[in-house]
Amino acid sequence: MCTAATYKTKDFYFGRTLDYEFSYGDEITVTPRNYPFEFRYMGRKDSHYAMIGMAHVAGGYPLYYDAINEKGLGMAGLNFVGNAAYQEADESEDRDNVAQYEFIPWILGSCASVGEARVALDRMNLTGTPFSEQLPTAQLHWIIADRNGAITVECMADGLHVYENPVGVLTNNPPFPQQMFLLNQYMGLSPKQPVNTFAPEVGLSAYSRGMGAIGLPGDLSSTSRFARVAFVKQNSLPADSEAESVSQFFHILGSVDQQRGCCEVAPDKYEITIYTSCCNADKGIYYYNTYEGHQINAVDMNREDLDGAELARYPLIQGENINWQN
Ligand SMILES: C[C@H](CCC(=O)NCCS(=O)(=O)O)[C@H]1CC[C@H]2[C@@H]3CC[C@@H]4C[C@H](O)CC[C@]4(C)[C@H]3C[C@H](O)[C@]12C
Repeated sequence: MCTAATYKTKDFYFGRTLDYEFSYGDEITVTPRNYPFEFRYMGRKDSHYAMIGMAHVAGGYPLYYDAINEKGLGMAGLNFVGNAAYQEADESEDRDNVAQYEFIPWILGSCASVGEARVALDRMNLTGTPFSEQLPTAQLHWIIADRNGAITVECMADGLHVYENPVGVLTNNPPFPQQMFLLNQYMGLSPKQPVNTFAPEVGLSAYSRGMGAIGLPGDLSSTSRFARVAFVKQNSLPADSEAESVSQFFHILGSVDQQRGCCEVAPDKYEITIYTSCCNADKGIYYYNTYEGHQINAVDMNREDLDGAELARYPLIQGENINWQN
Protein backbone atom coordinates (compact mmCIF):
# COMPACT_ATOMS: atom_id res chain seq x y z
CA MET A 1 0.00 0.00 0.00
CA CYS A 2 1.05 3.54 -0.45
CA THR A 3 -0.31 6.94 0.34
CA ALA A 4 0.28 10.26 -1.45
CA ALA A 5 -0.65 13.75 -0.28
CA THR A 6 -0.33 17.39 -1.21
CA TYR A 7 0.02 20.27 1.23
CA LYS A 8 0.21 24.02 0.87
CA THR A 9 1.78 26.47 3.27
CA LYS A 10 3.81 29.35 1.76
CA ASP A 11 5.17 26.78 -0.66
CA PHE A 12 3.60 23.75 -2.26
CA TYR A 13 4.53 20.30 -0.95
CA PHE A 14 3.93 16.93 -2.54
CA GLY A 15 4.94 13.51 -1.28
CA ARG A 16 4.11 9.91 -0.58
CA THR A 17 4.82 6.86 1.47
CA LEU A 18 6.01 3.80 -0.40
CA ASP A 19 4.84 0.69 1.36
CA TYR A 20 6.03 -2.67 0.19
CA GLU A 21 7.72 -5.85 1.31
CA PHE A 22 10.91 -5.28 -0.66
CA SER A 23 12.78 -2.48 -2.37
CA TYR A 24 13.56 -2.30 -6.08
CA GLY A 25 16.72 -0.32 -5.37
CA ASP A 26 15.43 3.23 -5.11
CA GLU A 27 17.51 6.34 -5.73
CA ILE A 28 16.70 10.02 -5.60
CA THR A 29 17.25 10.85 -9.22
CA VAL A 30 17.58 14.23 -10.91
CA THR A 31 16.91 14.21 -14.63
CA PRO A 32 18.35 17.42 -16.11
CA ARG A 33 16.78 19.24 -19.06
CA ASN A 34 18.97 17.69 -21.73
CA TYR A 35 18.90 14.05 -20.71
CA PRO A 36 17.62 12.39 -23.89
CA PHE A 37 14.38 10.50 -23.22
CA GLU A 38 13.77 7.68 -25.70
CA PHE A 39 10.02 7.18 -25.63
CA ARG A 40 8.75 3.82 -26.82
CA TYR A 41 6.24 5.27 -29.29
CA MET A 42 6.84 9.01 -29.24
CA GLY A 43 10.48 9.06 -30.27
CA ARG A 44 13.34 10.89 -28.66
CA LYS A 45 13.00 14.08 -26.63
CA ASP A 46 16.30 15.84 -26.30
CA SER A 47 15.08 18.59 -24.05
CA HIS A 48 12.31 18.89 -21.49
CA TYR A 49 11.69 20.23 -18.00
CA ALA A 50 14.10 19.00 -15.35
CA MET A 51 12.69 16.72 -12.63
CA ILE A 52 13.66 15.17 -9.31
CA GLY A 53 12.10 12.13 -7.71
CA MET A 54 12.44 8.58 -6.50
CA ALA A 55 13.33 6.16 -9.24
CA HIS A 56 14.74 2.78 -9.97
CA VAL A 57 17.35 3.42 -12.63
CA ALA A 58 17.49 0.53 -15.10
CA GLY A 59 19.99 0.58 -17.95
CA GLY A 60 20.44 4.32 -17.46
CA TYR A 61 16.67 4.98 -17.62
CA PRO A 62 14.92 6.61 -14.63
CA LEU A 63 11.81 4.59 -13.78
CA TYR A 64 10.13 7.15 -11.54
CA TYR A 65 7.73 6.22 -8.74
CA ASP A 66 7.11 9.86 -7.82
CA ALA A 67 8.66 13.16 -8.86
CA ILE A 68 8.25 16.92 -9.23
CA ASN A 69 9.44 19.10 -12.08
CA GLU A 70 11.08 22.52 -12.10
CA LYS A 71 7.68 24.17 -12.71
CA GLY A 72 6.15 22.88 -9.47
CA LEU A 73 4.12 20.02 -10.90
CA GLY A 74 4.19 16.72 -8.97
CA MET A 75 3.14 13.20 -9.90
CA ALA A 76 3.15 9.84 -8.11
CA GLY A 77 2.22 6.27 -9.11
CA LEU A 78 0.55 4.00 -6.54
CA ASN A 79 -0.58 0.40 -6.80
CA PHE A 80 -3.98 -0.16 -8.39
CA VAL A 81 -3.86 -3.92 -8.67
CA GLY A 82 -6.80 -5.67 -10.30
CA ASN A 83 -8.27 -2.40 -11.58
CA ALA A 84 -5.55 -0.98 -13.82
CA ALA A 85 -6.10 -2.02 -17.46
CA TYR A 86 -3.99 -0.28 -20.05
CA GLN A 87 -4.85 0.67 -23.62
CA GLU A 88 -3.59 -0.61 -26.93
CA ALA A 89 -1.27 1.67 -28.87
CA ASP A 90 -3.34 3.67 -31.33
CA GLU A 91 -1.52 4.68 -34.48
CA SER A 92 -3.78 7.62 -35.40
CA GLU A 93 -2.04 10.96 -35.90
CA ASP A 94 -3.75 12.74 -33.04
CA ARG A 95 -2.98 10.15 -30.34
CA ASP A 96 0.09 10.11 -28.11
CA ASN A 97 0.98 6.57 -27.04
CA VAL A 98 2.76 6.46 -23.71
CA ALA A 99 3.88 3.31 -21.90
CA GLN A 100 2.93 3.17 -18.21
CA TYR A 101 6.58 3.30 -17.12
CA GLU A 102 7.08 6.51 -19.15
CA PHE A 103 4.03 8.29 -17.83
CA ILE A 104 5.78 10.41 -15.18
CA PRO A 105 8.60 11.64 -17.49
CA TRP A 106 6.07 12.23 -20.28
CA ILE A 107 3.89 14.51 -18.16
CA LEU A 108 6.54 16.17 -16.00
CA GLY A 109 8.83 16.69 -18.99
CA SER A 110 6.35 18.87 -20.84
CA CYS A 111 3.63 20.15 -18.49
CA ALA A 112 3.96 23.11 -16.15
CA SER A 113 0.58 22.72 -14.44
CA VAL A 114 -2.34 20.38 -13.82
CA GLY A 115 -4.20 22.27 -16.58
CA GLU A 116 -1.46 21.46 -19.09
CA ALA A 117 -1.43 17.85 -17.89
CA ARG A 118 -5.17 17.61 -18.57
CA VAL A 119 -4.57 18.78 -22.14
CA ALA A 120 -1.79 16.20 -22.61
CA LEU A 121 -4.03 13.48 -21.13
CA ASP A 122 -6.79 14.29 -23.62
CA ARG A 123 -4.68 13.04 -26.49
CA MET A 124 -2.90 10.24 -24.65
CA ASN A 125 -3.21 6.47 -24.79
CA LEU A 126 -1.64 4.77 -21.82
CA THR A 127 -0.22 1.42 -22.93
CA GLY A 128 0.71 -1.59 -20.84
CA THR A 129 4.03 -1.99 -22.64
CA PRO A 130 6.51 -3.45 -20.12
CA PHE A 131 9.89 -1.80 -19.63
CA SER A 132 11.69 -5.13 -19.84
CA GLU A 133 11.24 -8.83 -19.13
CA GLN A 134 12.68 -8.33 -15.64
CA LEU A 135 10.46 -5.31 -14.93
CA PRO A 136 6.98 -6.19 -16.14
CA THR A 137 4.02 -3.83 -16.33
CA ALA A 138 3.09 -2.30 -12.98
CA GLN A 139 -0.61 -1.85 -12.23
CA LEU A 140 -0.78 1.71 -11.01
CA HIS A 141 -2.92 4.80 -10.77
CA TRP A 142 -1.55 8.33 -10.38
CA ILE A 143 -2.01 11.64 -8.65
CA ILE A 144 -0.89 14.77 -10.51
CA ALA A 145 -0.85 18.01 -8.56
CA ASP A 146 0.31 21.61 -8.46
CA ARG A 147 -0.28 24.38 -5.90
CA ASN A 148 -3.75 25.03 -7.32
CA GLY A 149 -5.20 21.53 -7.37
CA ALA A 150 -4.91 17.82 -8.03
CA ILE A 151 -6.28 15.16 -10.34
CA THR A 152 -6.33 11.37 -10.21
CA VAL A 153 -5.66 9.34 -13.35
CA GLU A 154 -6.99 5.79 -13.58
CA CYS A 155 -6.74 3.66 -16.69
CA MET A 156 -9.34 0.91 -16.52
CA ALA A 157 -11.06 -1.56 -18.83
CA ASP A 158 -13.55 1.17 -19.76
CA GLY A 159 -10.91 3.75 -20.61
CA LEU A 160 -8.70 6.47 -19.17
CA HIS A 161 -10.38 8.40 -16.35
CA VAL A 162 -9.26 11.78 -15.14
CA TYR A 163 -10.90 12.87 -11.88
CA GLU A 164 -10.72 16.14 -10.02
CA ASN A 165 -9.15 15.28 -6.65
CA PRO A 166 -10.51 17.79 -4.14
CA VAL A 167 -8.76 16.28 -1.11
CA GLY A 168 -5.32 15.99 -2.69
CA VAL A 169 -4.68 12.48 -1.41
CA LEU A 170 -4.46 9.05 -3.01
CA THR A 171 -4.04 5.50 -1.70
CA ASN A 172 -4.77 2.25 -3.54
CA ASN A 173 -7.97 0.32 -4.38
CA PRO A 174 -10.88 0.77 -4.96
CA PRO A 175 -11.27 3.25 -7.83
CA PHE A 176 -11.15 6.91 -6.85
CA PRO A 177 -14.90 7.71 -7.06
CA GLN A 178 -15.54 4.99 -4.47
CA GLN A 179 -12.80 6.29 -2.21
CA MET A 180 -14.36 9.76 -2.37
CA PHE A 181 -17.83 8.35 -1.76
CA LEU A 182 -16.70 6.58 1.39
CA LEU A 183 -15.59 9.91 2.85
CA ASN A 184 -19.29 10.72 3.24
CA GLN A 185 -19.29 8.33 6.16
CA TYR A 186 -16.88 10.51 8.09
CA MET A 187 -18.38 13.95 7.51
CA GLY A 188 -19.37 14.20 11.17
CA LEU A 189 -15.80 13.84 12.43
CA SER A 190 -14.13 16.89 13.87
CA PRO A 191 -11.00 18.03 15.68
CA LYS A 192 -13.35 19.73 18.15
CA GLN A 193 -14.78 17.94 21.16
CA PRO A 194 -18.18 16.36 20.47
CA VAL A 195 -21.40 17.63 21.99
CA ASN A 196 -24.00 15.19 23.15
CA THR A 197 -26.50 14.94 20.31
CA PHE A 198 -26.73 11.19 20.97
CA ALA A 199 -29.18 11.49 23.85
CA PRO A 200 -29.00 14.82 25.65
CA GLU A 201 -30.99 13.52 28.58
CA VAL A 202 -28.34 10.86 29.21
CA GLY A 203 -25.37 12.28 31.02
CA LEU A 204 -22.62 11.70 28.47
CA SER A 205 -19.37 13.58 28.79
CA ALA A 206 -16.16 14.06 26.85
CA TYR A 207 -13.86 12.17 29.23
CA SER A 208 -10.85 12.48 26.94
CA ARG A 209 -9.41 14.91 24.44
CA GLY A 210 -9.65 13.98 20.76
CA MET A 211 -13.08 12.42 20.92
CA GLY A 212 -14.39 14.41 17.94
CA ALA A 213 -12.67 12.02 15.55
CA ILE A 214 -13.77 8.76 17.14
CA GLY A 215 -14.74 6.57 14.21
CA LEU A 216 -11.78 7.58 12.06
CA PRO A 217 -10.47 4.19 10.95
CA GLY A 218 -7.09 3.21 12.35
CA ASP A 219 -6.24 0.16 10.26
CA LEU A 220 -3.93 -0.13 7.26
CA SER A 221 -6.48 -0.90 4.54
CA SER A 222 -6.42 1.43 1.58
CA THR A 223 -9.87 2.92 2.27
CA SER A 224 -9.00 3.49 5.93
CA ARG A 225 -5.69 5.17 5.07
CA PHE A 226 -7.52 7.34 2.54
CA ALA A 227 -10.00 8.60 5.13
CA ARG A 228 -7.33 9.00 7.83
CA VAL A 229 -4.80 10.92 5.76
CA ALA A 230 -7.58 13.08 4.27
CA PHE A 231 -8.80 13.98 7.78
CA VAL A 232 -5.32 14.69 9.07
CA LYS A 233 -4.36 16.72 6.02
CA GLN A 234 -7.57 18.76 5.91
CA ASN A 235 -7.28 19.65 9.59
CA SER A 236 -3.53 20.18 9.70
CA LEU A 237 -2.61 23.76 10.50
CA PRO A 238 0.03 25.11 8.15
CA ALA A 239 3.04 27.02 9.40
CA ASP A 240 5.09 29.22 7.13
CA SER A 241 8.70 28.25 7.62
CA GLU A 242 10.34 25.55 5.57
CA ALA A 243 11.34 23.45 8.58
CA GLU A 244 7.87 23.62 10.14
CA SER A 245 6.16 22.84 6.82
CA VAL A 246 8.37 19.84 6.11
CA SER A 247 7.98 18.60 9.66
CA GLN A 248 4.20 18.97 9.47
CA PHE A 249 4.13 17.13 6.15
CA PHE A 250 6.00 14.16 7.62
CA HIS A 251 3.52 14.17 10.49
CA ILE A 252 0.60 14.03 8.05
CA LEU A 253 2.02 11.00 6.26
CA GLY A 254 3.08 9.60 9.61
CA SER A 255 -0.63 9.01 10.26
CA VAL A 256 -0.54 6.17 7.71
CA ASP A 257 2.91 4.78 8.51
CA GLN A 258 3.16 0.97 8.34
CA GLN A 259 5.07 -0.80 11.09
CA ARG A 260 6.81 -4.10 10.40
CA GLY A 261 4.62 -6.95 11.55
CA CYS A 262 1.21 -5.28 11.18
CA CYS A 263 0.47 -6.07 7.55
CA GLU A 264 1.26 -9.63 6.47
CA VAL A 265 1.31 -10.08 2.69
CA ALA A 266 2.63 -13.67 2.60
CA PRO A 267 3.65 -16.07 5.34
CA ASP A 268 6.33 -14.18 7.28
CA LYS A 269 6.44 -11.31 4.80
CA TYR A 270 5.34 -7.88 5.95
CA GLU A 271 4.72 -4.65 4.16
CA ILE A 272 6.42 -1.63 5.74
CA THR A 273 6.80 2.04 4.87
CA ILE A 274 10.07 1.79 2.96
CA TYR A 275 10.36 5.54 2.54
CA THR A 276 8.35 8.71 3.05
CA SER A 277 8.98 11.69 0.80
CA CYS A 278 8.12 15.37 0.92
CA CYS A 279 8.99 17.52 -2.07
CA ASN A 280 9.04 21.28 -1.89
CA ALA A 281 7.71 21.70 -5.43
CA ASP A 282 8.50 25.42 -5.51
CA LYS A 283 12.13 25.01 -4.51
CA GLY A 284 12.87 21.66 -6.20
CA ILE A 285 13.92 19.92 -2.98
CA TYR A 286 13.28 16.21 -2.33
CA TYR A 287 13.16 15.42 1.40
CA TYR A 288 12.81 11.82 2.52
CA ASN A 289 13.31 9.42 5.37
CA THR A 290 13.28 5.64 5.49
CA TYR A 291 11.98 2.86 7.70
CA GLU A 292 15.24 2.51 9.55
CA GLY A 293 16.32 6.11 9.18
CA HIS A 294 14.00 8.71 10.69
CA GLN A 295 16.42 11.54 10.09
CA ILE A 296 15.18 13.69 7.20
CA ASN A 297 17.59 13.81 4.26
CA ALA A 298 17.33 16.15 1.29
CA VAL A 299 18.48 16.49 -2.31
CA ASP A 300 18.13 19.90 -3.98
CA MET A 301 17.75 19.68 -7.75
CA ASN A 302 19.02 23.22 -8.14
CA ARG A 303 22.42 22.18 -6.83
CA GLU A 304 22.79 19.98 -9.91
CA ASP A 305 23.58 21.14 -13.42
CA LEU A 306 20.02 21.27 -14.73
CA ASP A 307 21.22 22.03 -18.25
CA GLY A 308 23.23 18.82 -18.27
CA ALA A 309 22.44 15.53 -19.96
CA GLU A 310 23.37 13.00 -17.25
CA LEU A 311 21.26 11.71 -14.40
CA ALA A 312 22.35 12.59 -10.87
CA ARG A 313 21.65 9.66 -8.54
CA TYR A 314 21.64 9.46 -4.75
CA PRO A 315 21.11 6.10 -3.05
CA LEU A 316 18.90 6.23 0.04
CA ILE A 317 20.71 6.90 3.28
CA GLN A 318 19.84 4.05 5.64
CA GLY A 319 20.28 3.54 9.35
CA GLU A 320 19.17 5.56 12.35
CA ASN A 321 21.16 8.63 13.23
CA ILE A 322 20.91 9.07 16.98
CA ASN A 323 22.11 12.30 18.54
CA TRP A 324 23.60 11.22 21.86
CA GLN A 325 23.28 13.96 24.46
CA ASN A 326 25.62 12.68 27.10
C1 LIG B 1 5.55 -1.39 -5.59
C2 LIG B 1 5.21 0.09 -5.75
C3 LIG B 1 3.81 0.32 -5.24
C4 LIG B 1 3.73 0.14 -3.77
C5 LIG B 1 2.32 -0.05 -3.37
O1 LIG B 1 1.40 0.63 -3.77
N1 LIG B 1 2.16 -1.08 -2.53
C6 LIG B 1 0.82 -1.46 -2.08
C7 LIG B 1 0.54 -2.87 -2.45
S1 LIG B 1 -1.17 -3.08 -2.60
O2 LIG B 1 -1.85 -1.88 -2.98
O3 LIG B 1 -1.60 -3.53 -1.28
O4 LIG B 1 -1.33 -4.10 -3.64
C8 LIG B 1 5.27 0.57 -7.20
C9 LIG B 1 5.05 2.10 -7.27
C10 LIG B 1 5.83 2.59 -8.51
C11 LIG B 1 6.29 1.29 -9.17
C12 LIG B 1 7.47 1.38 -10.17
C13 LIG B 1 7.13 2.36 -11.29
C14 LIG B 1 8.24 2.40 -12.35
C15 LIG B 1 8.54 1.00 -12.92
C16 LIG B 1 7.40 0.51 -13.81
C17 LIG B 1 7.74 -0.84 -14.44
O5 LIG B 1 6.68 -1.25 -15.23
C18 LIG B 1 7.98 -1.85 -13.34
C19 LIG B 1 9.09 -1.42 -12.42
C20 LIG B 1 8.86 -0.02 -11.80
C21 LIG B 1 10.21 0.36 -11.17
C22 LIG B 1 7.71 -0.02 -10.75
C23 LIG B 1 7.98 -1.03 -9.60
C24 LIG B 1 6.83 -1.04 -8.56
O6 LIG B 1 5.67 -1.55 -9.16
C25 LIG B 1 6.56 0.37 -8.00
C26 LIG B 1 7.77 0.78 -7.16
